[in-house]
Amino acid sequence: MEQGKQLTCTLALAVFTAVLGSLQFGYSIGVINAPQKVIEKHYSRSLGVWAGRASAAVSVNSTYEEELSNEGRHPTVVMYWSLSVAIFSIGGMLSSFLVGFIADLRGRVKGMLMINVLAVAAGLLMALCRVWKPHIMVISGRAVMGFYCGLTSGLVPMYIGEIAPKAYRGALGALHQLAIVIGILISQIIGLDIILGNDDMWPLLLGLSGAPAVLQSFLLPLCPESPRYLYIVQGKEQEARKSLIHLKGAYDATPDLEEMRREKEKADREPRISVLSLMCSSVYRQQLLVALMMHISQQFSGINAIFYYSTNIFTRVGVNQPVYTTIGVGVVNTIFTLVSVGLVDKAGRRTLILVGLGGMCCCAVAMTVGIKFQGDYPWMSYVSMSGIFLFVSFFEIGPGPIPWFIVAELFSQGPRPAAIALAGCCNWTSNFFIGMTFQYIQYWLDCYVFVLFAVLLLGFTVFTYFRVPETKGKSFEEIAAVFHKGRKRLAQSPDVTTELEQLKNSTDA
Ligand SMILES: OC[C@H]1O[C@](O)(CO)[C@@H](O)[C@@H]1O
Repeated sequence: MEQGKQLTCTLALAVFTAVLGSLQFGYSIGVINAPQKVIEKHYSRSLGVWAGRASAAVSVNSTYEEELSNEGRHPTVVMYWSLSVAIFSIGGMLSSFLVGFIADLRGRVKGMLMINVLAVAAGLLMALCRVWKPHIMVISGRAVMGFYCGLTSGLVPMYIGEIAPKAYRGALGALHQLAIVIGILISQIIGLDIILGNDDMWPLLLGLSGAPAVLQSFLLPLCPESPRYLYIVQGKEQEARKSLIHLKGAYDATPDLEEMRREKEKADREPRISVLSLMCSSVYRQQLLVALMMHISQQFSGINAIFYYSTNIFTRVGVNQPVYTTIGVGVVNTIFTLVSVGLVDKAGRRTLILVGLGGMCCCAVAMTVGIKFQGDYPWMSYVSMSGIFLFVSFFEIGPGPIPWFIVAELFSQGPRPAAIALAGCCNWTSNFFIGMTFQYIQYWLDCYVFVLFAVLLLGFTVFTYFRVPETKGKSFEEIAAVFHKGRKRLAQSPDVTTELEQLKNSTDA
């Protein structure tokens, strides 16, 4: 293997350590699914409202409240439950704006280290939830954990993107998603009632979300700082060289440093751009549109409708042991993310996203047909089940992992932190929206709920086909040039020149 392109132990350690943050993100997404009934029961007790008591048969024209009552769920408990699920995303929405600030404050490594305080605090709040009102403790813990995950979901891809050799940038970048899905799977397994998802142990189950932060805090001091941060942001060339050699083994770092020097020159000419100026700028409009659409399509594909509410969905589809089927989804999810890690630097980002979104669209249609006709033809429940499994597989082929690292690829050093912050916020906002509304949408649209996602997915596929360029194997400079081509003509116009000047004068985010 060419010198400087090999995967060294230090690089492996750095990536492994970073993605421990992503593991917590995934764990926190999945942990809330399986023990829903157990936790709701404790909420009911603490709130002093009924639970687990089914009312008499409910008519076809029953109201939403009557349906809940039939399931033994009090509307107040449902409200607190929905909030416990969704507050996580509110935390993420708020903190994702701070990613650029934390990343540049003391560097990527120290940034990841500092924020671990949040993960540990969140874990403790949830583990000790019996001490006070469980619903308040859990909601607070989930909010803090969401805040932590909003930061980690920006810092981890940024750090990995900056330390990865160009040839493996996609595969290493996709490890962020791989760790997320492994986190989801672990939480699904230990969330089984025979392990921790029961009356006695559920606080520990929730509290464990903070555990990887402890391990990560021991390992981070062994990880080299990002050479790009050292050179481009701090201007420390010698330290950047040391970090490169540490990460890539003994090799001639001059070409890498030369590339960074050019990037630094460019970054110095276009000082860091604030979130606000990036939003208002026509100079970066195309890149920003692509970056945001990738994150919107990841969330509005409906993936979290499955992950947050799969137990519920499987019950509707007629599965007897929905919790085990949910674990099956977690396994398939992990396998296909691994497939994506293997493919992304060969097949390319664009192709995998197109295949993924298109495939998900077809699966959403299949799921709808299956759910609609399962009463008439029992075998239709197999159609819905296969639809769900394939839906998740297509998601992990492209729309799951790629948006996280492609944003760092689409922008040069100047606007990169602001772009990552905006894209992250967009992801979290969409995630919140789905988490908060899916139960209600499902109630209103009933068996047609996935038609909504099919239509959206079709739109996202068309958008990707026309607007998303391939970034595989290109340097950050070459990628920026793809977008610049279309702008060259515009750049000569006086309006754009003035805007570039204004951007230079804008303050940091
Ligand atoms: O694997 C599915 C999970 O992946 C994410 O989209 C993050 O990339 C989560 O929002 C989702 O729950």
